[in-house]
Amino acid sequence: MGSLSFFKIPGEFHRAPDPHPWKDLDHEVPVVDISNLEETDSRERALQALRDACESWGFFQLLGHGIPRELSDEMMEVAYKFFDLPAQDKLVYYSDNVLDEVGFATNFEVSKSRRPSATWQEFFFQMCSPPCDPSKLPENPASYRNVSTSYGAEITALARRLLELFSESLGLEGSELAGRFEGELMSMRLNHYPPCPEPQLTIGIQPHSDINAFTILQQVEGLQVLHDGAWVTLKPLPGALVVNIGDQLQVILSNDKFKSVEHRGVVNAERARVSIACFYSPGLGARIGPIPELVNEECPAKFKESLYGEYAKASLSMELNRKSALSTLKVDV
Ligand SMILES: O=C(O)CCC(=O)C(=O)O
Ligand SMILES: [Fe+2]
Repeated sequence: MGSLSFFKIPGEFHRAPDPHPWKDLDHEVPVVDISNLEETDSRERALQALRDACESWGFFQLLGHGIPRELSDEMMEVAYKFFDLPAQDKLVYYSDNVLDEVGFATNFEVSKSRRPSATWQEFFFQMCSPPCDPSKLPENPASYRNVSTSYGAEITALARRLLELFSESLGLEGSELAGRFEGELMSMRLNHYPPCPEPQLTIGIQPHSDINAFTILQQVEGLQVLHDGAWVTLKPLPGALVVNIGDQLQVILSNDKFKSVEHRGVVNAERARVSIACFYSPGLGARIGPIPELVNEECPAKFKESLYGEYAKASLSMELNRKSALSTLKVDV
């Protein structure tokens, strides 16, 4: 802990009390391996594992995803190097609108009263699909532009494969979803959580569900998932990516079968933590609502139709708080 333990963090960083206990040991987040989908048996097994994971946890660790390990490692490395730059070099990219092509921010939600307390975090974001203008990306570290552009393209290709598998795992045609993702968007957010002298008093990112369709995350330990009423710390497997269901897959694809689950990021006193979250969603003009094939008398539509852009703007203007945005689309019963 070193000299950090002498410092106290300012009161605005103190997080609100949380009713859920931590459970580090009892639960394992599911693992899904998609390395061998050509063989019928292993495809069936993978699809079943995928469906079970999406219905019960809303989170899984993905193996056999095909993203080269060196590229993932390089992406992490350029992210750490960027966050190591002096504040004035990062603030050149400052933006308070996460729908911008590129931006850097730290606690801007506090100033907009979107959060009850400040979070122990700064972040950089960029569009990967459609790709942002590379000249808007950091020049330092020198390989940032190339590495982040390649990583974004690989992750977008993986997202399209996953979309097919999600569709099949629900008994639909693999291509069923692609048509609903007109104008697809992939944005990448690098989260940086510096070491904190009083980690238990604050939070890196507040409990929330992701508003997009699904998220592909590379991270070191610190992510917690709400499962059976407790916060479960996800222990990353070597080479695995974490995938989580967002609000759009809960609503659009599955009429509430898949779960967009709350998660949060905790901080620690020893070392800086970085996570790389890639958010896949339909275009802002896409119509969202339960897929007709999954609506019937036994399972009536549980959500109203909307446009993704309307949903995104409404959610971003409310406090980042648990699943408050999704409840606005719930059909009253
Ligand atoms: O830092 C993490 O592991 C999670 C980040 C996250 O949930 C997000 O950016 O939406
Ligand atoms: Fe998230």
